Amino acid sequence: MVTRWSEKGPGLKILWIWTLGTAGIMITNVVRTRVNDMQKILQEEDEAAAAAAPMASGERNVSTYQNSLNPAFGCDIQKDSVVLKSSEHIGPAEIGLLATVGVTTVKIRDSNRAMLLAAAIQHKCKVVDFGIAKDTEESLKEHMDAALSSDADIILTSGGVSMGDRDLVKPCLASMGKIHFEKIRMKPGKPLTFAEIVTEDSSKPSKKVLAFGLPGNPVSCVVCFNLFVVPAIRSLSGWSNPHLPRVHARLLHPLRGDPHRQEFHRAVIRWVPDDGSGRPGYVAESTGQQASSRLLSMKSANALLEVPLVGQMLEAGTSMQAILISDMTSSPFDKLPTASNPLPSHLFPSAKSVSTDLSQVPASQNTEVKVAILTVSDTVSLGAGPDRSGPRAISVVNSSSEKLGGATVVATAVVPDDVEKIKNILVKWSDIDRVSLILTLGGTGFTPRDVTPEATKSVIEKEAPGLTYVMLQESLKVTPFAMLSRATAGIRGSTLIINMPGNPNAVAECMEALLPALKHALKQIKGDKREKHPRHVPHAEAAPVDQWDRSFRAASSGRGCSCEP
Ligand SMILES: Nc1nc2c(c(=O)[nH]1)N[C@H]1C(S)=C(S)[C@@H](COP(=O)(O)OP(=O)(O)OC[C@H]3O[C@@H](n4cnc5c(N)ncnc54)[C@H](O)[C@@H]3O)O[C@H]1N2
Ligand code: MOO
Repeated sequence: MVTRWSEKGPGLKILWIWTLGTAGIMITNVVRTRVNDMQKILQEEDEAAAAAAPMASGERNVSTYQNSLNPAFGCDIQKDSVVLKSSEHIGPAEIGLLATVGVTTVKIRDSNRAMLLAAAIQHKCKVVDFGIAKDTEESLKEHMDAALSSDADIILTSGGVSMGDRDLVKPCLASMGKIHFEKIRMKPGKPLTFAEIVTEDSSKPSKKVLAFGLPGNPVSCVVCFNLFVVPAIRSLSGWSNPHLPRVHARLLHPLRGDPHRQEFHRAVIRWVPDDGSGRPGYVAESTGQQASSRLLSMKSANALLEVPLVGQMLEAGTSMQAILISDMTSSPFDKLPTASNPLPSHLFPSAKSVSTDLSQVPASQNTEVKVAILTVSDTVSLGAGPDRSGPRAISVVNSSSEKLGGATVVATAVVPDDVEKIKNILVKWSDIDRVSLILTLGGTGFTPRDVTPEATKSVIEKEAPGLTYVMLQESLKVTPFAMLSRATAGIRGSTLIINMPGNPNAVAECMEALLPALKHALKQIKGDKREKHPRHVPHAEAAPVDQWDRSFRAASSGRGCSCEP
């Protein structure tokens, strides 16, 4: 028996016992036990299904399943051929195959132990590992008693809760305490058992211990740990809301719903600028084959999709609840799509511009220079004040349309001073809607909430400091406070993004400064190599007339101050 203490800070103490047999296991027993289990489960499900609806042709039934357990092995195995490689998954068919070629014992890897230890430690528990119990009443009782006397708050067991004749955890828990539930209509994790045991040690005050009989199938085990044990740990630790957070996510592909049991489908969800509805949101992708023994389905999964109870295909784009089982720090925007590696367009078939005020947007979107205007303001987004800057920007663009090369405002939106929300819409407008010019209004100052330049800098690929320089130069003529704007400008893909101060007058003042070069700038971004400045004078023909040049020559000739003419 191994006993190990976690050194991680104070926390709940979790005891864990591994109960499903010993490391070396007789294949014949495993087969018999598993077959019995499966037949019972399948029979129950089919009876339930038959009661609910007549069975459609082609659906699984008990007799066809039994037949499949008696295949005619042998005719296709050549001498010396490899029937299984060491890394291959062993299911009932593989066990049958091994038995056919005379292999009756294999080493079963104990993946659940490491997994549960890591998971409990991650949730700040002190963990005592009670090792492996045999599939006997005595061994199980001995381990349980040891666990109970060690002052634990929660006892976790893994395995031995199915319906095989050697699955003894349920009777053991029943003999020691009160079982609250011993089967759940969920997939995976059906055999999960939960009991409360009150300790009866005369030397100590009695105490209530929560005991979870987790399924032995690795995926079921870890799914049940997340859904049931984590909230219990949090609740005992005093969290006011111990539940795992849920978000809505849209499927990126079709998925079949189970008609009888609530499926918790392992998936990777991530935040995208357009989830298919034209708005930013989470999209979900299955981790693949969901067999409860296939730990690979858990690998990299950050969410469990609560698949609706329907016995039919759910279309791509269906929205459902996703329970977050790991933090999302690596998903939403760490790997922002870039212009050279944009989000796949097939995932966003109905990408539409988010527009809050289309009344002023001209009907024709077929324009040479598409402009989008983003008002960044907590006040306006909360509805606590009217947006005066956005409409001003629309009229400025419309009145300068020709000078901008035929500009039309195709989208407008209002977001609060929130980096993620600003980034989302900038990425969507650049990568999906491919607008030529985005003007952001507001959030460029010095207050803690002003983050527009930070959001912009994180999405642009090239900076355009000249534009902010001339905007500042021009704005300083209007107000000395212009120096308080930290506005930035830059290029993402073929989109030019320019921050402007929030003051409703600022957009006109700044546009005034930019107009002489903006049309030209937008053409250059589109990639016309010949599109140099029309009055560009090649350097070789230009007279060296600038101040810096004169100063440099004066300085190098060693005559007095370089600033003197
Ligand atoms: N060309 C100009 N440049 C600058 C001006 C200016 O008036 N003209 N103002 C300077 C000032 S002052 C500051 S401070 C900085 C930075 O400004 P921000 O980008 O941080 O602007 P905000 O704080 O978001 O807004 C400033 C002010 O404007 C009103 N406002 C903002 N948004 C809206 C809106 N959508 N509708 C109505 N009114 C809005 C609000 O009263 C804010 O207090 O920029 C200098 N540069
Ligand atoms: O905060 Mo400015 O300095 O809007 O007046």
